[in-house]
Amino acid sequence: MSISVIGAGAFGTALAISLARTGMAVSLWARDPNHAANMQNTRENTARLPGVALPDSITVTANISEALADTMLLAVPMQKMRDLLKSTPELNSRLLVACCKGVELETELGPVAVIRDCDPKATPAILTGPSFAADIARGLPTALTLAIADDSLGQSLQQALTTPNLRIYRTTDTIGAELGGALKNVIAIACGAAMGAGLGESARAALMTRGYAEVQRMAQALGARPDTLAGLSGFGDLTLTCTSDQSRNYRFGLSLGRDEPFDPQITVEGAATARAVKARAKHMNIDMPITAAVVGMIDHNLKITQAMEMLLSRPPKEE
Ligand SMILES: NC(=O)C1=CN([C@@H]2O[C@H](COP(=O)(O)OP(=O)(O)OC[C@H]3O[C@@H](n4cnc5c(N)ncnc54)[C@H](OP(=O)(O)O)[C@@H]3O)[C@@H](O)[C@H]2O)C=CC1
Ligand SMILES: O=C(CO)COP(=O)(O)O
Repeated sequence: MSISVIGAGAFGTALAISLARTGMAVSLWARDPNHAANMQNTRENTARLPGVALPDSITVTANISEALADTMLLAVPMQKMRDLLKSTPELNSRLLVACCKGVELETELGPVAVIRDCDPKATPAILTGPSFAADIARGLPTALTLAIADDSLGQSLQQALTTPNLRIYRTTDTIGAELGGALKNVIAIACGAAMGAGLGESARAALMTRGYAEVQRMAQALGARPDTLAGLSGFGDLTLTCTSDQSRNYRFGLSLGRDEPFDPQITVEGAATARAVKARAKHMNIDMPITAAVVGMIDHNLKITQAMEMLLSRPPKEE
């Protein structure tokens, strides 16, 4: 099975490095020809993943026809996925593996549904779970979830993506996998804000746990399986992202809690996703107070201390 990676950001580059270390020839597509040429010549992604050498078996190109393969890993931010699919018809009718985490703002759809919407002939899948690009690129041990509806195709893809340091688990529950990965970013922003404002680790544990309850409510209402949410793509990634300042979502939260500016060029998937999920929860009449508080902090200048007061003053309920 030939595999190429579309999107030369931190995660796409890390996935290409991981696959290439097994000796596989991998094409890595960057939309910007200068960025592609620079990476191809210097053998490093200095902009997004500095300090890790690209193995010789990676070819970086801005020419999509040089990057076509049986399986295409789409590693662009969630809110850019539709642009990518619309502007790159060469990707049509292929096995497309979303490597992003989020919910599209305009449509309230996740990555698998966006692929289906843009390209009904594609076979969509998602690769998600707890992993920082830098860890994968350094060859540190990592485990991810691959979700795809067709389990026999899933088994081949699982084998193809597995490396000595990257263990891939498989599920057919694409809804659970994509929602776990999308929603944990929203909760990580809340946790970062609490820690940034000095509210303490007990407050963070409460936000993580009640945030996980929100993930379960929304995801199960949409058909996700509880065991998927308890796995790498849900609980696993929630734990990583809410506790590590390697996470951009968590760091964005820290800056909200500290009332400090945050570089708008940095990819923070949880911000747009919080807005999309809040809107979807409203349509579906699902209670998601932490998600609503995150939107309040991002869009309405609500302080985390005020958000906490609102959360704590809600009527008592059963856990
Ligand atoms: N970084 C990480 O540790 C991890 C990230 N992820 C997920 O991976 C996804 C991508 O994140 P990450 O790689 O970190 O993001 P980065 O910000 O590092 O890179 C984003 C990349 O997407 C490219 N891009 C943006 N818009 C388009 C477009 N319309 N067409 C083609 N390419 C485009 C950018 O190109 P350009 O440089 O030209 O702007 C850039 O190369 C996110 O959903 C994230 O949640 C998942 C696990 C780990
Ligand atoms: O998804 C990630 C870890 O699994 C990366 O998190 P950030 O996008 O918050 O950096």
